[in-house]
Amino acid sequence: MYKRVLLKLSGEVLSGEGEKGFNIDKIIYLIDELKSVLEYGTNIGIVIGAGNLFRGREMKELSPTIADQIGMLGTVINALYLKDLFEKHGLRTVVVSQVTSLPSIRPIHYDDINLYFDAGYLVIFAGGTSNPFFTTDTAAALRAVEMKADILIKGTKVSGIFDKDPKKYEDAIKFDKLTFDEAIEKELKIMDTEAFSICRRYNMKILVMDFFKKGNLLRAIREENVGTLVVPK
Ligand SMILES: Nc1ncnc2c1ncn2[C@@H]1O[C@H](COP(=O)(O)OP(=O)(O)O)[C@@H](O)[C@H]1O
Ligand SMILES: O=c1ccn([C@@H]2O[C@H](COP(=O)(O)OP(=O)(O)O)[C@@H](O)[C@H]2O)c(=O)[nH]1
Repeated sequence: MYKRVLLKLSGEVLSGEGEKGFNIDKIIYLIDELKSVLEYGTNIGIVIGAGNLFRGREMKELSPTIADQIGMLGTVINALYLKDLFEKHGLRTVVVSQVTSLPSIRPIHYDDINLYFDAGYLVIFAGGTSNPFFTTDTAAALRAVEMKADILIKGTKVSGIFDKDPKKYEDAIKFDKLTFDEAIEKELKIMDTEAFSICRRYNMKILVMDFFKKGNLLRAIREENVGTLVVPK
């Protein structure tokens, strides 16, 4: 069973696939999934996306740097929204970020992150990498390495990594396991090359799995066969 996990969640986990904003039923679902693993004492850090609010690349009327800053602020909005609802449902949560100074957000300090985990807090990393031109997948890779996670789990709307986008091609074939070299060479667009390459450099395993299937998070953390695992060799 994994003891320390970085969970990357697409913004659409908060809204529902193809939807915008927040869907409270989806958030209650997320809370239940998290509770089922927290009772085993697993430390969980979350990197949240912002696809339910803003994606830089979708705001074509704006300059890319401004659009991406708005996207990063979207992750901060999501983090604060989650923190409040998590706490109302009994999950102690701290939001850390370097991109903005607000009374409910703390700066990222490695020593403090260990203290938060030791005290049983969930840690939400908001603000992506703090830089435009990146995505929250790359932020997840960085934070997973920084927090010395056992694994980076990407919870998304597809059941794993396929040889091509399964939302576009019905005959796409799922991989059970891949190496980082294969994932990068095959240009499988489930995650950015930057994210794969950081994980390859620091031997950070990645699991991509369907977050909308009930019980999958616990199965993943128990190291059961779910989704697609990306490993060094
Ligand atoms: N080779 C692939 N295997 C699995 N999913 C893929 C692949 N290529 C592209 N995708 C797409 O990646 C998306 C998942 O990435 P995610 O970051 O959660 O969503 P988004 O980038 O839409 O916010 C899925 O919608 C899926 O259609
Ligand atoms: O390090 C980062 C992370 C995110 N973003 C911006 O924030 C948006 C939301 O992140 P992402 O697309 O990764 O969210 P997801 O698709 O996972 O919900 C991106 O489109 C970018 O515009 C950015 O500029 N730098």
